[in-house]
Amino acid sequence: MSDDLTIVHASSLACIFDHNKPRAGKAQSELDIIHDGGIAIRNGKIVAVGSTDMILRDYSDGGTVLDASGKTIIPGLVECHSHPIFAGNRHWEYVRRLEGATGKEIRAEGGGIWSTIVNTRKAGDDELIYNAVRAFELIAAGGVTTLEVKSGYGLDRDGELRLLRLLNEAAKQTKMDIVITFLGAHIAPQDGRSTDDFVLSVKNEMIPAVLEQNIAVAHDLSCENGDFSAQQAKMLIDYSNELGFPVHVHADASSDSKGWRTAVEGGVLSADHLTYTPDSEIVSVGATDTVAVLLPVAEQFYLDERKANGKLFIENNVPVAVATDYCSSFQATSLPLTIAAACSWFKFTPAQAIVGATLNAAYALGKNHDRGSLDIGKKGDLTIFNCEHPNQLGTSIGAPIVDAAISSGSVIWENKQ
Ligand SMILES: N=CN[C@@H](CCC(=O)O)C(=O)O
Repeated sequence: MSDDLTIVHASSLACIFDHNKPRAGKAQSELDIIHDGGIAIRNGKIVAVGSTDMILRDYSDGGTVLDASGKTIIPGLVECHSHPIFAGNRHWEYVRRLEGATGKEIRAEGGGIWSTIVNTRKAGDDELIYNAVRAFELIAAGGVTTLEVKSGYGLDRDGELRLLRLLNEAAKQTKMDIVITFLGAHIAPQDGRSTDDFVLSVKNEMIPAVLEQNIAVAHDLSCENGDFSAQQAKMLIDYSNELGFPVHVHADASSDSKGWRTAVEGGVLSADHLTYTPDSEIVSVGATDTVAVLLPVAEQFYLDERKANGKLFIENNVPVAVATDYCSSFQATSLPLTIAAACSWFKFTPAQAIVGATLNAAYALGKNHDRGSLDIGKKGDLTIFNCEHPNQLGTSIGAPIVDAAISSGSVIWENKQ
């Protein structure tokens, strides 16, 4: 397969040019669309973007030439929040929640994240790798070119190191770029260990081992009432910052836990969920480069009483990303569907949601230097859709409109229908 590729006659080429900052405020609504656009990729990198006439004039030398008439091209989709390595299935919990059961009642009935941890510990390596690779295949079918994956269902030193090792193995079985995150302080242990002892073990045992083995590129933790307090989260963030280990925070997912403020004050890459972050906190924390990663499908699935105030984050010049949150509770694999859901759920424009699944998601992963936009010099990562305008990503709800995903100029997934 060639990594020299020339594409012409794209009905819409949404470039989302990078300006060395994640897109926030009004800028999140701009896609820098070129109609009848073309793009040239040489040696896996973007060398030219512009009108079809210009591309045909200057780049008709060699490589594959693709006619994208009737299609929309955007930067390769970046899925920035997923938990794909676990065993067991908790579909019955959804039924119980629909019947009105609370999280506490479901945990008393043997469910909740702890039950996934128990099942994951019991599962063999092959089963866990198989489950992760199967998730990768389904997520790739949504046109994703970069996928972030978290550990987090081990909840002790050996369990977490094992899941990270297996994620590294699984990553060899997909053409997507896999970005591996160590999720240590995921939930409070339910086996008698105190959260203080557990946080110390994340700090003193797990982080040093993860770094020594070089098996993850970032560190994630939960700042959530009932799991880890803002003080405990701050201690882990500060320690990671000292070591130069980039941080993500699961914040305010089920209650106002001061997670958004703690994440922003810690200067982390992203704070994720933010369902219960109060409006007053969004306004008083104000503009930041920490990306707010919102999970519209998760909020719908959890039947939350609230939703993240996505528009208020944008109005306050916070860069917003959107992601599926594929996890043990529910297996949302489609980032295009998540884009459409972000429009109806948060009242985002398609442009705001698309920036959230490309450039801002790349910033959320600290990967903006080489992906997330169609700037010259970045990787030739593109997602091509069978529709003429990017607005149709908001209206083609659940439709299989992904035509192809291209990574460094090579097709890594295509719709064979
Ligand atoms: N604390 C949050 N945890 C994850 C996974 C949830 C699950 O496995 O049920 C999340 O939704 O981001």
